[in-house]
Amino acid sequence: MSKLEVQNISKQYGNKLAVKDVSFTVDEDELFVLLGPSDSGKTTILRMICGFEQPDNGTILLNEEDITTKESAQRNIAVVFQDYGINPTMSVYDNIAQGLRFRRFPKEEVEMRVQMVAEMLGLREKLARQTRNLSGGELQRVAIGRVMIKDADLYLFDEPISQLDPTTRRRTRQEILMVQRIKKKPGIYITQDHYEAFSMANRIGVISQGRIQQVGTPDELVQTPANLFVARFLCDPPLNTIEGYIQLVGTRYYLRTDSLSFSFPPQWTPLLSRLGPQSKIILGIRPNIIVPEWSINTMGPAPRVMLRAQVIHSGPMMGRRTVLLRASQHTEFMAEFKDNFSIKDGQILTIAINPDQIFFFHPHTEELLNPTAQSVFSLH
Ligand SMILES: Nc1ncnc2c1ncn2[C@@H]1O[C@H](COP(=O)(O)OP(=O)(O)OP(=O)(O)O)[C@@H](O)[C@H]1O
Repeated sequence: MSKLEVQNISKQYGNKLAVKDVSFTVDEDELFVLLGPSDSGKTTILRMICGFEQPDNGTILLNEEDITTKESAQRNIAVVFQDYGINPTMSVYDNIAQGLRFRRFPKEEVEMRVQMVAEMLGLREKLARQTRNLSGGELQRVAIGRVMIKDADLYLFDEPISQLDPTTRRRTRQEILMVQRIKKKPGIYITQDHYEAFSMANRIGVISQGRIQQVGTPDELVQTPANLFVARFLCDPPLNTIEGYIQLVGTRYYLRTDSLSFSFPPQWTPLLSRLGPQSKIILGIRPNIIVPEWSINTMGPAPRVMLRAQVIHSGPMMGRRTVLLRASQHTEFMAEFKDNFSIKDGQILTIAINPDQIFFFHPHTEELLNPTAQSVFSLH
């Protein structure tokens, strides 16, 4: 069974710690997405896996073999890089065939495989063309063809579709998933775009400043982000973050902000007493958990806090509506309503928020504090 195991790898360039103590595994048949902003260390990790860079520390195992110091040519890994790595002086056919010729495959087999890959990628008519005459989308498919033709132990894709238009992106994503299904080998896909990550990944590793922040399925990351960075990075429209204070009244803990106030259920008591009364806490409120007055009945028996807010601005967004609301002099919320009710700037609305769905983060470490992901408030 094919498996990639990356164990505690780090890489420093001068003063810059590009990758810090990164570990993850990718199973056979799994597409693992490394998701993070620019400069977070994604490409450096991939370059260490392919052998173009040596990690300062740590180990890389492929199929249980330690490949950390192995020459890149000795690693059976197929890669699509950001700049495609296509030779512009060669034809589409020769570019796709190159990897097999390099490994001295018989001519007939090369011919058969190139034809098969070209058929799958819709490149049959283009095989004789010089690659310098191709569009961005076609070049991309040639790059995928070059990877697809190989029988590698691992497939790597470094932001392969960032330059393409939305339609070609969708198509190319499907082609990459097809490679993955056919090859049944571990794959790593790098992107900065969380929509892309969610549409492709079995699991995602979110990375920032060279460190893996969290590894999980798309659902796990959205439902239980490990920290404020992950919650923010995956939220669009942006996550509302507001500061609150914990207050102890008798034996009961309360949350107070300048617009919200509610009591914590007993499950929170041990954690809140460790933080201490009067401590700060950061609330993360996703725009889509804010419920407008005309939909509050859809919340059923769920717990809720209600407040009044003024519409500052609203605008349609792909069948939904984003609304900027002012709940107090210092607190504005971005809300996202499903229903396309007419809303006027300046209008006063009642809104409801289910506190079960609010994220609470530590004021210094910014780690998620919620004791369990769901339903602590509803037990209250
Ligand atoms: N060979 C190098 N020499 C010096 N610094 C480097 C080198 N390679 C990468 N870096 C630095 O390491 C950091 C991480 O770079 P890396 O390319 O891995 O990030 P990335 O997440 O892939 O970014 P992007 O999404 O923009 O491609 C950056 O600050 C980069 O400047």
